[in-house]
Amino acid sequence: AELRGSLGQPGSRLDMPLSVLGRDATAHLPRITGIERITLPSRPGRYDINGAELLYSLLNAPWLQSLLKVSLDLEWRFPKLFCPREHQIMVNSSEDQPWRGVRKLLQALISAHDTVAQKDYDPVLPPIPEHLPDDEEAMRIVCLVKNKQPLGATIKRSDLTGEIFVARVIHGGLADRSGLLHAGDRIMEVNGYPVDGLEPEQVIEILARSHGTLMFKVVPITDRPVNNHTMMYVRTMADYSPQQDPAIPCAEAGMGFRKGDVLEIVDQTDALWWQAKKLPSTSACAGLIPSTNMLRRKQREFWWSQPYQPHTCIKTYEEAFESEEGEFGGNVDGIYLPGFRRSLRLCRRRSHSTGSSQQSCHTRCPSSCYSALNNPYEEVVRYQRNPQDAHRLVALVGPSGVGVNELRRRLIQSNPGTFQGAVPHTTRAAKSCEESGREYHFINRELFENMVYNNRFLEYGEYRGHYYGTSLDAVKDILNSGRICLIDIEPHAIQSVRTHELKAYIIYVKPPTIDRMRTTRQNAQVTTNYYATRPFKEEDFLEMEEAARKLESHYCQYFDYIMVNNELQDSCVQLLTAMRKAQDEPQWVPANWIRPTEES
Ligand SMILES: Nc1ncnc2c1ncn2[C@@H]1O[C@H](COP(=O)(O)OP(=O)(O)OP(=O)(O)O)[C@@H](O)[C@H]1O
Repeated sequence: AELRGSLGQPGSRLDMPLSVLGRDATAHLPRITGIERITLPSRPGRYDINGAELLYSLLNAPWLQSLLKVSLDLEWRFPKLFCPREHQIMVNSSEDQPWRGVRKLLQALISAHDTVAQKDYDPVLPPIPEHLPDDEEAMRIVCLVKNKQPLGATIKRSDLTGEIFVARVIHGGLADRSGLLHAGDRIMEVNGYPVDGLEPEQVIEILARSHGTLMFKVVPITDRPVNNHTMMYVRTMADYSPQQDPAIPCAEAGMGFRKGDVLEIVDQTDALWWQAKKLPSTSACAGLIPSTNMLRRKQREFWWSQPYQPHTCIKTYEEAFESEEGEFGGNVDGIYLPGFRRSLRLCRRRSHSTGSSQQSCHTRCPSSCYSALNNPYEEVVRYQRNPQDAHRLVALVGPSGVGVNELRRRLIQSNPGTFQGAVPHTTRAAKSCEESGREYHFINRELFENMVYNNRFLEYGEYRGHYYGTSLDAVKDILNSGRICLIDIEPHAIQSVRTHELKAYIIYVKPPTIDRMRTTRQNAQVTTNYYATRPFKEEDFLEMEEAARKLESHYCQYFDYIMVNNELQDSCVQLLTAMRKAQDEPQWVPANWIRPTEES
C-alpha cells in the first residue's frame, strides 16, 4: 500500500520512501548518498502497481541498485552500524539520530529486496512421475464457485457405458467463461461423489444440493470440436417454445422466441441445436434453439398435423352494384395523387375472399407460410442507407378500414415533393377526364398479361373484368426521381417488395382498441362494395380487430415498424418519424439484399 501510494504517474518523484524518513533524514539523504532525487523511469500509461511482480521489478530497478550500492558504501565506511550478514541496523545511540531514518529506509529496502528476490512466484507444480502406466487417463480438477446463475452446461449419460459426459457448454455461461469444462469431457466425480452409472438427474441433484464451490473431476475430451462459424444474425420466421418441444435436449437451457425476433447465433457446432442470444440482449448467456434444419423439420410436421384451413375473408362484402370509381380519385388542391382509386382498392381487397377465382389477386412471390417453411431463420445484417442511394420503398399494411389510405394520402399531400404513390396499371378504358400516367397507366389486356408473365407486378388482380396492378417500374420511377415512394399493399404481397432492389420498409398500421375506434371513428366512412361509403358500425370494428389479429399472426415477422392508428394527427407524426427512421437510421435487413445471392 505504501508503494502504491508513492508511485503516482510514471516519471514522478519517489516521495514516499523518503518521506517515511522524516524531515531530518530527508535533509541528510543527499549529503550521504549524493542522490538529489529519485525519479521513476517514464513509461506510457499508468503503472498497474499491484502485486509481487511490480515489487520485484521495482527492487531490481537501477535507481534502487544505486541505493544498495550506497548502502554497501556506508557499510564499508561505517561497519559498526551494520550487522554484516543480515543487513540489520544495530546502532541505537543518540549521536546517530540524524542517520536513523536513512538506516531504517535502507534496512527496509534491503530486506524487501532479499525477500522478493528469493521468492518464486510461478505456480509450483508437482514433479512429473517417472513411470506412468500407459492406460493412465489425464484428469482435470475443475472448481467453480456456485452463484445465482445456472452453471451453463448440460450433461448426458452414455447408454452404452453409463458414463456421464458434459453434453454442451452454453456460450457465455459460468462453465464457458471458466474455460475449464468442454462438451465431451467425461465427468468422474462431483464434489467427491463418483458419478459413473448415475442417472443425469441424480448428478443434477448432487449439484443442486452443493453450496459454494463445485468440484468436478473430469477426463478431458481429446479432440475438442472447434466452433469456427462466423457471427450470424437472423430474423425468426416462426414462434418457438422450448417448453413445448419434447425433442429439445434440455428445455431449461432452451430459449423461446417469437416470429420477427432478431437473434445472434453464437454457436453452430451442433448440426441440430444451435446457441443464440436474443437482441437486444442484456444476458451474457446464450440459449439453445433448433437449427434451421431442425426447425424446418418441426414446422413441416406441424403443418401436416393441422386440419386444412382455407384462407378466410378479412372482410365480407356484399356482391354487385358497385359504384364506379369516384371520390377516391386523388385530385387535391391541383395535385394529383395516384393510387387511391376505388376499383384498385376493391380489387386488391377481394384477393382475400375464398373461391372467387375470377376476381382473385396475385403476387409474384410465394406466400409467407410457404417461405417460412423453407427458411425458418432469415439471415439479416445491419444496414443504413447511404444518402446518395435511392430511398427505400415504404409499404403500409393493415386491416381494411384501419386508415392506411387516409394516412398515406395525408402524408403525400403534406409534402408531394418528397413523398409519392405509384401510378397503377389497368386494362379498363380511360375516361374522358383521365390521362394515361396520371390516374393509371392504361394498357391493353395482352400487354398486362405479358407484364404478369414477366413478373413486372408487385401485386395485381382482376375486378369486374379488368386487370389492376402496381408495377415494379412504377415504384422504381419514383425512387429514381429521388422521392420516397409510399404505397399500401395487401399482406400477401409483402414478399414481392422485400427485395434487394426496393429494400422495402414495412409499416404495420394497427387498429386501436374497439373503445378507441368508437370514439375516434365517429365521423369516419367505411368503404363498402354496395354503398359508396357509410359510417362505421359496431361489426366493422369487430371485423377489423379480428382481421388485425390474423394479419399479425401470419405476417408480423416482416414488420419493421408497428404503429397504432389512434388519433389521426398523432398517427401522421408517427408515420413521418417512421419514414425518416427507414431512410436515415440503421435497420436489420435480409443479408441477401446486401450480399445478393443467385436466388435473390
Ligand atoms: N385515426 C383516425 N381517426 C379517425 N378516422 C380515421 C382515422 N384513420 C382513418 N380514419 C377514417 O377511417 C375511414 C377509413 O380509412 P381508410 O379509407 O384510410 O381505410 P383503409 O385502411 O385504406 O381501408 P381500405 O383499404 O378498406 O380502403 C376514412 O373515413 C378515414 O378518414
